[in-house]
Order: sequence, then structure tokens, then C-alpha cells
Amino acid sequence: MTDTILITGSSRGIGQAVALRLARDGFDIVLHCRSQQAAAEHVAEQIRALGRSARVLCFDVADRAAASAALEADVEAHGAYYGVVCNAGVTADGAFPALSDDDWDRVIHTNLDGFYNVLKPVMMPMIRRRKAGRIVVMSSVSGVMGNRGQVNYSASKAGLIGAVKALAVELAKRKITVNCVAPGLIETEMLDEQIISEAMKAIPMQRTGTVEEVAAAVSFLCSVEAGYITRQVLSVNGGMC
Ligand SMILES: NC(=O)c1ccc[n+]([C@@H]2O[C@H](COP(=O)([O-])OP(=O)(O)OC[C@H]3O[C@@H](n4cnc5c(N)ncnc54)[C@H](O)[C@@H]3O)[C@@H](O)[C@H]2O)c1
Ligand SMILES: CC(C)C1=CC=C(C(=O)O)[C@@H](O)[C@H]1O
Repeated sequence: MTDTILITGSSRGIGQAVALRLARDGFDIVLHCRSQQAAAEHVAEQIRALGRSARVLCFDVADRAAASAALEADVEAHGAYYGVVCNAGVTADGAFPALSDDDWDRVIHTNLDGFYNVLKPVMMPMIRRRKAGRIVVMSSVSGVMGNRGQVNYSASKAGLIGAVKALAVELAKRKITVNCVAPGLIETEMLDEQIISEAMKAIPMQRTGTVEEVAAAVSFLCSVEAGYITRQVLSVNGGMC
């Protein structure tokens, strides 16, 4: 049976590129979206055209009950996952004094609680497979070095790095690796022209990254060859730090 990988937030952007790349690598794919089901189904069709199986789950990663209901039902019906890519995330940028309570809560609940809400229901089934497994979590250069205007986002992405390092230790004996990918400035719908032109000064390679370049890093960490790499943060940032 082909190994299956769940990718959260995979109807567009980095998550979509990761899903297509992992399908090309030979994995069956569980796509996930919050509400963009038509877009996710379109990605699923592209994956099926590659000869791999794909199905779509829809839930808000910040909603613990919805996440566990959807994931437990999927694992019950189709079996435990080989891998999970925790990719869904949001920004709500602003100078710290201008951040609203909602800006703080939404970013932490989505980015950091989302890690717990998604991984908790699927963890024991992954362990019970008694086979190698892979968890890759999308952090950010913002979580590695902190970024002006992103106190909430940097906190969430740095928190993910801590969570990944701790979970990696817990799962090491189970042959389940746990790593972060930390992209720099990647051209997606998250970014606008002003962010790009301001950030360019800090990017030694003087360009934004592509979603395919991030997907290549995830692909490597999900591969059999990466079986001795765990508890790491792999930066894809053009040399920003
Ligand atoms: N684009 C960048 O420059 C960049 C840099 C570093 C890290 N990242 C991270 O990469 C990941 C993907 O970002 P992207 O650039 O593709 O952005 P994007 O906005 O295109 O994609 C984010 C995805 O997450 C989903 N999502 C957001 N909140 C959700 C929720 N509550 N429940 C379910 N799904 C939800 C969205 O629907 C979307 O599919 C994010 O975690 C982001 O923080 C992006
Ligand atoms: C450093 C800055 C250009 C930046 C880093 C990371 C981002 C991300 O989405 O992870 C961007 O929002 C951007 O502000």
C-alpha cells in the first residue's frame, strides 16, 4: 500500500505546491482546506492525473473539535498517515501597539494551536503503524529571527520550532522524524508589493523564493533518505539568516 501524507492548507500557495510535489514523489495525498473546497478538489484532480490517490478534508485548524472529528474519521476509514505537513497559517501584521486582541488570538490559535489540533488526533495511529513516519511543520524566518510588525506571527512560528524540537525527541525511537521548514520571503498571496520591496534589502540573493523551492525542502524531509534527520530547522530564505 502506498504511504499517505496529509498537508494542511493545501488548496493554494506553498501547501498546494507541497501536495503536488509529494504526489510526484509517489505519495498518496490528503489535501486539507478551511473553506476553499472547489480549489482543493481541483488540486486533487491534478494529483489523480499523476496516478496517485487524493481526497479532501475541510475544517478550521483552530477548531479543535472539528479537526479531531474530521481527522479521526479519515484515519478510521483509510488508515494511519505516513506523514503530516502542518502548513496552514495566517498573518495579521502590525506594529505591536496597534495589534488588536483578535490579531493576536487569530494568529496564535491558527498557527500554534493548529499544530496541536491537527497532530494530536493522528499521532497514536501513526505510532501504532510501527513504521517510519515524517512530520514537517512550516515555520518562518520570522520565527527564527523575529520580525518587525510580526510579534504575534513571530511568536507563533518560534513556538512551532520549540514544539517540533520537543516532539522530535519524543518520537525519535519510533522512527518518526519531526522537522521544521522555515521559508523566507516566498511569492504567494500572503505577500504584497510593499512587503517585497522593503524585505529585498535583507535578502542576500536579492529575490523572493518560489513555492516549488519550499516544496523541494519538504519533499527531502519526507523522503526515506532523510531518515536520520530530526529536530532540525531547514531554512529556505536566500541567505537572510
Ligand atoms: N509566503 C511566505 O513568504 C511565507 C514565508 C514563511 C512561512 N510561510 C508559511 O507557509 C505557510 C503557507 O503560507 P502561504 O504563503 O502558502 O500562504 P497562503 O495564504 O497562500 O496559504 C495558507 C493556507 O492556510 C490555510 N489556512 C489559513 N488559516 C486556516 C485555518 N484556520 N484553517 C484551515 N486552513 C487555514 C489557507 O486557507 C491557505 O490554504 C504558512 O504557514 C505561512 O505562515 C509563508
Ligand atoms: C522578513 C519578512 C520579509 C517576512 C518574513 C516572513 C513572512 C512570512 O509570511 O512568514 C512574511 O510575512 C514577511 O513579512
